[in-house]
Amino acid sequence: MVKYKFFKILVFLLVILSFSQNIVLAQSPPTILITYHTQSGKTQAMAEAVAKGVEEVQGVGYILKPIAEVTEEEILNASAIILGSPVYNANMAPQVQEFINSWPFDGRPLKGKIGAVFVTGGGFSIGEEAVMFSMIRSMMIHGMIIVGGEEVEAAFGASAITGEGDFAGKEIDQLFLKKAEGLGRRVGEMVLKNR
Ligand SMILES: Cc1cc2nc3c(=O)[nH]c(=O)nc-3n(C[C@H](O)[C@H](O)[C@H](O)COP(=O)(O)O)c2cc1C
Repeated sequence: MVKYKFFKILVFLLVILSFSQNIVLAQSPPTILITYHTQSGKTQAMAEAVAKGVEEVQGVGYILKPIAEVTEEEILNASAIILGSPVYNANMAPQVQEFINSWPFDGRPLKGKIGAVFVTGGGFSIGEEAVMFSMIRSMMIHGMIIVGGEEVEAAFGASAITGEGDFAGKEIDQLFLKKAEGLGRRVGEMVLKNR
């Protein structure tokens, strides 16, 4: 009799436990890691616009932070990584390269995650596209699925010019922020499709 009661309590506890786990699972949306390096704030402004785009997609969460603060757990738990860099002498910032080099590779745990990029460069066609492809290439080494922006003007990701002509000495132009928002929105949508 005592054994039977104990068994009933055990079953009851197991049911409660599985219910609460399901609730936790159902409540945790896929997370997009939006991360960047910045020296003078331009790439951060683009990252914030990317986050704005992600916010428009229901059922997706995000983490927005500089690469220096990202943990390995955040990389592994993310469904997508949207990575931003300024252009330095037609290359990504060395801090971004170091960050990518720190990603876990054994067993290719990043395989199948979505990857996307954004950059800011001082001038037109003096490195921004080369840097986007450099980051995309590294993501592909990890087996990530690359997603570009919404419009053809952001086909490889979102880029902003910050130092040439009318764009010099100002906040980032809306034209570029819109591309970043579109990138965030598209990655959000793709994360839900890729579930
Ligand atoms: C050392 C250095 C090298 C740079 N080289 C380039 C370059 O090759 N091409 C370019 O378009 N911009 C270049 N820039 C400009 C930056 O990419 C641009 O100002 C960028 O928006 C800075 O981003 P941040 O404000 O996020 O630091 C360079 C800037 C620095 C400091």
